[in-house]
Amino acid sequence: MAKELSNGVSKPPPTPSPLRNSKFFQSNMRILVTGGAGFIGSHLVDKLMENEKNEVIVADNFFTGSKDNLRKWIGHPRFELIRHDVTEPLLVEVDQIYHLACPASPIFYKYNPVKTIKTNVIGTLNMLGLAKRVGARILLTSTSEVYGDPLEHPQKEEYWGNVNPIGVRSCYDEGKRVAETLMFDYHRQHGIEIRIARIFNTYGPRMNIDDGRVVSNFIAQALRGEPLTVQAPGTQTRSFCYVSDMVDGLIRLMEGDNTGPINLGNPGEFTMMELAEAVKELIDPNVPVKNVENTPDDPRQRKPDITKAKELLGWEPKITLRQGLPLMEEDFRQRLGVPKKA
Ligand SMILES: NC(=O)c1ccc[n+]([C@@H]2O[C@H](COP(=O)([O-])OP(=O)(O)OC[C@H]3O[C@@H](n4cnc5c(N)ncnc54)[C@H](O)[C@@H]3O)[C@@H](O)[C@H]2O)c1
Ligand SMILES: O=C(O)[C@H]1O[C@H](OP(=O)(O)OP(=O)(O)OC[C@H]2O[C@@H](n3ccc(=O)[nH]c3=O)[C@H](O)[C@@H]2O)[C@H](O)[C@@H](O)[C@@H]1O
Repeated sequence: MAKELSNGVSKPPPTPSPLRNSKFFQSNMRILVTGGAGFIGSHLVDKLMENEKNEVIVADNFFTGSKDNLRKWIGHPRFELIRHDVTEPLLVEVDQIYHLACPASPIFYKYNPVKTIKTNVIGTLNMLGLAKRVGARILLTSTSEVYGDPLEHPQKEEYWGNVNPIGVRSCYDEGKRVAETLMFDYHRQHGIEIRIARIFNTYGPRMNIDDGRVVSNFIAQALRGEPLTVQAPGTQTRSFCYVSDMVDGLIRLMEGDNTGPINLGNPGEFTMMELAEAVKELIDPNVPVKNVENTPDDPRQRKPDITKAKELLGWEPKITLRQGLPLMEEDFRQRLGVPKKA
């Protein structure tokens, strides 16, 4: 309706932007992804952006992530990228928060352990404060590392873990345990809608070439013709989940009715020697394996019990390690400039 000004002249209503009727402005869900420039975060953003009703805001300090991972969305009307460190407060009006910001590879999270703790504790507090202020639902990407060097196998969500509180990994695993505690305290005390995913080792295209995690290390080493560095004893196990399965699980958890914590991972379990053999077989059977020293507190075994994810989210991974490794090989070949021999 026209508004009457003090001089008696009627002012016409503001002309709506010509973009107002564009499909881009019919968004009904504004979503913040912290750590969205990283490996899992950027795949999650790709999936969220497929839905034309979503507007996505990424907040990232680019410690381990990069703008390159999001280059196809930069400039898109439903996408915004903010250089922001989650240890500082952030105010944005959003409906959902996927809180991923945290270095995930042991070499990066141990590089500045105090900063890792601050990211997990102060960063999560800040995001919970934001969720409380704007009434958003918040999902935390916790980790299987909350089980430490587990004495129960496979790991169920009810297991409280076996974690060294003063070790070199504690900034990460204890940091995530406090982050989980904060999530539940905000939920109980302030009624915040929370979701907690306990992610088990996830791999796929777009991992940093020099990320330091085992799958990316072995693939890059095999393509460069360098020995695969198996850390002692080599019999330790991990269960590897392909990134598209992980993203599917995270979205189901966010959209569903369960707070969690819920394990998300692929129960297929491999020793590091078996993984090295699988990579050799795929890329170069002649590449040698080199046994190297391990780092302190490395968990000896890890395998998710995903009964809850199956029952509550109707989720289970679809891509086996043998199917996922070649997809990652292809991406690493492109980025390293090593074409496949005919
Ligand atoms: N990939 C896995 O196997 C795995 C397993 C368990 C849990 N997780 C969790 O999933 C999340 C994503 O892991 P990823 O593998 O994609 O790692 P990643 O290192 O590729 O991504 C982390 C992102 O967070 C950003 N970041 C770090 N500190 C920040 C800060 N203080 N403020 C703002 N941004 C910050 C980084 O720049 C990066 O973009 C992490 O929370 C990690 O703990 C991952
Ligand atoms: O899934 C999880 O919860 C956690 O898993 C990983 O931690 P980690 O299992 O230690 O991952 P890697 O660094 O990839 O190591 C896996 C195993 O491979 C071994 N390794 C690693 C690198 C290498 O070159 N060679 C090698 O044998 C390590 O000793 C370890 O036993 C991730 O880095 C964490 O972010 C994540 O939270």
